[in-house]
Amino acid sequence: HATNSYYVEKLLGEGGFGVVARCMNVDTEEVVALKMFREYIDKEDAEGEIECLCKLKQLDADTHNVVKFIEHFEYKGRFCLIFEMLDLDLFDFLESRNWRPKACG
Ligand SMILES: Nc1ncnc2c1ncn2[C@@H]1O[C@H](COP(=O)(O)OP(=O)(O)OP(=O)(O)O)[C@@H](O)[C@H]1O
Repeated sequence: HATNSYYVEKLLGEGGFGVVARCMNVDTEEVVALKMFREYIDKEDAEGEIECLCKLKQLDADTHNVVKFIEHFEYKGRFCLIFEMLDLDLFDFLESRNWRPKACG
């Protein structure tokens, strides 16, 4: 059940499960990423994904380097997920470093 209203600003990209758009929380003006599942995605698959995200949400996103999952709701029968807005994907990050390896840990 949605507790917040979002204003859709721009389409960011598409993945296997759905489309992702940059949105603004109308009340707080926080900019977030909304992922809307495609119409044909099985309800069980969507619910499985949401269950995993709810488990991951119990970890601290910053120390575990996972994207912050904010909330989920259904809109016109389609599942929607709200995430923090990220500015770079892994491809762009690696490209910006000219594909140089990076020490981790
Ligand atoms: N949190 C985010 N912040 C900014 N952009 C995002 C965010 N999540 C996704 N995107 C953009 O939307 C595109 C599609 O994201 P999505 O998560 O659906 O991709 P995917 O991992 O390929 O898909 P799937 O997990 O459904 O197979 C990404 O390549 C990226 O450009």
